[in-house]
Amino acid sequence: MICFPNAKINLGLSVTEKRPDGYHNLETVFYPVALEDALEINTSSRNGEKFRLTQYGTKIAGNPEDNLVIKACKLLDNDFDLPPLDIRLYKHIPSGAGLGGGSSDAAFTLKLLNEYCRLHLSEESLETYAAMLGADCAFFIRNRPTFAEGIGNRFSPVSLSLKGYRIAIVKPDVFVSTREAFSAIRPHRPQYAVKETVSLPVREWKEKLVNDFEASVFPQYPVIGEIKQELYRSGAVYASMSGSGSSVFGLFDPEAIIPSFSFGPETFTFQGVL
Ligand SMILES: C[C@](O)(CO)[C@H](O)COP(=O)(O)OP(=O)(O)OC[C@H]1O[C@@H](n2ccc(N)nc2=O)[C@H](O)[C@@H]1O
Ligand SMILES: Nc1ncnc2c1ncn2[C@@H]1O[C@H](COP(=O)(O)OP(=O)(O)OP(=O)(O)O)[C@@H](O)[C@H]1O
Repeated sequence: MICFPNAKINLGLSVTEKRPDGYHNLETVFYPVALEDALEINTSSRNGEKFRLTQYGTKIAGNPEDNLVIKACKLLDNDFDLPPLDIRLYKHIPSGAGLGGGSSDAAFTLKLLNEYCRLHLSEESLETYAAMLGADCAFFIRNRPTFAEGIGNRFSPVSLSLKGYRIAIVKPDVFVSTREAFSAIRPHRPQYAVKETVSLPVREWKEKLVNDFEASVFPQYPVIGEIKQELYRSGAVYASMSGSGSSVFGLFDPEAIIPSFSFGPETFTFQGVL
């Protein structure tokens, strides 16, 4: 059985306070984007390790044992004793990009296992499991435009449709650690609340919808800020870094023609329609 875990972008991101547990409270809107990995599971008849993951496509830093796909399998295996599985993951979503690629793989693994192994878990229950794997994993269970607060895991729906808008995503060859990006921020209440700002027309977002990580990440990695400027020069109605970086997205009007960007051979680019 196969599925296609998609990426997300953050529309605005305010880091409002540091919590006693070291995490940060934030406010953001998650929006799904059709930039996808592919994830396949099959029952395995081989002996040895119960879950075998083979990775294709873009490299992921770290040990395969730490892959969130395996963590998701083990989490459900604790409660449901799953059969041995062969898993294939084709990575297309760059990691360390603020696009939630790892979180999406984790959430889609839970959804795929639920269906494949007929576990009959509700969406609420899948969200609870997903939240154990990462702060923003649970978003990918319902995978619809969502206002998130708390550590990024308390959700309410937003009535926002960007249907028809074109999107460009550019990620330079820079890896931003989410943990380090949080530690460089001075939390504060935003001047304009994210939830209210996204209800304004997109062309009014530029001055009001802010990603707090930009202020600390751009000085450290100037290329990310340059990409944002280039997206605006190319006609984006709104451009922003996503999550803690290093990717930047631009939203373009439905009839816009987006030029191809050349930020060097190691730069990842994606263009699609929302
Ligand atoms: C910044 C965002 O990309 C916005 O969408 C996400 O909140 C990040 O979520 P994520 O990648 O799932 O993050 P996790 O893997 O859970 O956390 C990585 C690290 O970031 C820090 N972290 C994360 C989320 C949060 N609300 N406060 C934090 O301080 C913690 O040090 C944590 O150890
Ligand atoms: N299936 C996976 N795909 C990508 N990264 C994974 C995966 N499993 C574990 N990881 C680890 O997660 C980290 C990055 O994950 P991810 O791609 O979700 O980050 P991100 O783009 O910064 O997203 P986010 O918006 O959630 O911060 C890397 O350190 C990587 O080793």
